Amino acid sequence: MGRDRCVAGSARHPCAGARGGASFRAVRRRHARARRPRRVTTLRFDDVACVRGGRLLFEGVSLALGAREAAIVTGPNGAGKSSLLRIAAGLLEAAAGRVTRNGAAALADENAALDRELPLGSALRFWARLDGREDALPEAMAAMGLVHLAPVPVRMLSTGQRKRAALARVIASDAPVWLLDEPTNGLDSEAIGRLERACATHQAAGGIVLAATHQGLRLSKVQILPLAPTRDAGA
Ligand SMILES: Nc1ncnc2c1ncn2[C@@H]1O[C@H](COP(=O)(O)OP(=O)(O)OP(=O)(O)O)[C@@H](O)[C@H]1O
Repeated sequence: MGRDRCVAGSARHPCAGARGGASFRAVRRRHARARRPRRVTTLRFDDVACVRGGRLLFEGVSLALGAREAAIVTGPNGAGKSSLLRIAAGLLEAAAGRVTRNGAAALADENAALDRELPLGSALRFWARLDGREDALPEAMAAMGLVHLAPVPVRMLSTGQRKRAALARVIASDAPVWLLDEPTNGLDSEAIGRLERACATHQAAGGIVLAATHQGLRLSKVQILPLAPTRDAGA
C-alpha cells in the first residue's frame, strides 16, 4: 500500500503488511518521518575563483543547482576540476566569490579512505556506522555490484572495484549533494550503467550530482560547466 493511502484507525496499521510485523505506531512514526519537509537542496557558485600553489586556476565560475539537477565539470588536466569539487565540499576555500550549499555533501575522489586490511564489507560499514546509515549499506553495495566482494580485503580489490566501493560509500551516505571526481575512471560499462542508475535514483529523490569527468556520464537535468584554464594554470 502506498504512503498516501495510509489510514489511521486500526490496531494494526494497514501498511504493516498481511502478517502484521510493525505496529501501527511504528508505521505511523515512519510515515511521519517520510512526510517531514526536508530543506530543499541547493548548490551555488557565484563568480568563484580558485588559487592553488600561488597560481590562479580559474575565475568567474558561476553555477546554480537545485534539487534533482546535475552538472558535469569538464576541462583539460590541471584546469582545476578536482579543486572545484573540493571547494564545493568545503575542503578548500575559494580565493574569491561566494559558495553556498544547502545540504550535506559526500565526495568520492581517488582517495577511497577505506582500511586496506579490512574486508570490504567491514571497511564500508565503518563509514556507514559513523553516518548512522548502516541499514542503507546492503542496498548501496548491491547498487554497485559489490555484495560478493564483501569478504575480500580492500587491498586485494582491483582499481575498478575500489572505485565502485568509493561510490557505494557515497550512495550509502544520506548526503543530498554528491560530488563525484572522475567517477567513471576504471569502471567497465556495466559499472558505469550502475552508477548512472544510482545517480538517477538520487536525483529523483531530490538530490544533486556534481561530477568532474573526462568521459561521458549520462545524467538527467544536467548542465555542462567547462573550466577554461587561465594562463596562470598552465594546464
Ligand atoms: N595541494 C596543492 N597545492 C598546490 N597546487 C596544487 C595542489 N593540488 C593541486 N594543485 C595544482 O592545482 C592544479 C589543478 O589541479 P586539479 O587536480 O584541481 O586539476 P584537474 O582539472 O582535476 O586535473 P585532472 O584532469 O588532471 O584531474 C594542478 O596544476 C595541480 O598541480
